[in-house]
Amino acid sequence: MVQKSETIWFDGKQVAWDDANVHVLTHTLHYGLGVFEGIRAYKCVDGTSAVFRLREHVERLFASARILRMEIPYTVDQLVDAVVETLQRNKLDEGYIRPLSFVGAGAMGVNPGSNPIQTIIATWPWGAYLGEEALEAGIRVKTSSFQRHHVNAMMTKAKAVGNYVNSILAKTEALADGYDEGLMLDTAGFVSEATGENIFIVRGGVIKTTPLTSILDGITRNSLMTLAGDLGYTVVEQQFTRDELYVADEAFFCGTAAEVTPIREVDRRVIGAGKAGPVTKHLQTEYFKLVKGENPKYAHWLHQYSL
Ligand SMILES: Cc1[nH+]cc(COP(=O)(O)O)c(CN[C@@H](CCC(=O)O)C(=O)O)c1O
Repeated sequence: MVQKSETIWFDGKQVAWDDANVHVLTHTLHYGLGVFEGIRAYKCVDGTSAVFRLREHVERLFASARILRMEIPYTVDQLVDAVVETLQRNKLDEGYIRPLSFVGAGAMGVNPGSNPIQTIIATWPWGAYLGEEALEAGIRVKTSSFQRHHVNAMMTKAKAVGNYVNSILAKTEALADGYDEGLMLDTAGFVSEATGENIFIVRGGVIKTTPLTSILDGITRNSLMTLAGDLGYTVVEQQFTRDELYVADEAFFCGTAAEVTPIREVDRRVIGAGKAGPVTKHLQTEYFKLVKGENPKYAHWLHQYSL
């Protein structure tokens, strides 16, 4: 159960958590046209807090809306300020932030027409997405029987509400089969991404990740590619297959919620030594340092605030 905060930003106002409700004929509830973000705020070593790459996340929300032809009636700056205001109002010096823009109630039928575009920003404490020990020991993954969306069926660069039915099918199948996460292949059979994460593999010292085809353009993926390059690693964006993953020295998922989660096994093949490898640990350690303001090289990624 999500841990409640005091208020939720709702169309420009701070509304009590339990009063932040919508009508059951809200269009998005029926037809899935909506866009959202997942963002994290971290306590920093200097005693302040920082939202990680806040502007990039809000810009992606607007990019998702553009893809889906939704007009969010705010500016990027207004929503950036609203996120900080909501964290401060809820006295969260760290936590998870969920902006969502959705099509409100009005006309029914597939055409969203002139139904209002509404926006909320919820914030709450959220620890390790796949469990604390997963960050250390790694997780067990199953290749899903569900493919990731065809790039001309669903718009995968949009973090769209309706895209996540595909993720739910893969996630619940993996859990039912005793795994921690499902990995989806694209419609050509190459590795795509997980239900809420991007994927990296390490082979012969080279770090490889899926190109921006059927996947969400992850901000954590982007950050880790920059970080790994700055640390001297060779990073390539290249299609790879499930059996290249099976013989990888290391593999890990990344995402705002998942952060950097090592993969220890895929389809009952142990990956590398069956635990977080040295490159994964190095990137995970450096990632957690930079999101908490310990690496001044990445200060521009931190939107600082105080309670
Ligand atoms: C499908 C998918 N792929 C990749 C990512 C990584 O993107 P980024 O966070 O920008 O690095 C996410 C984020 N998944 C969000 C939602 C998780 C949820 O269960 O809800 C998240 O990590 O916040 C995805 O949902």
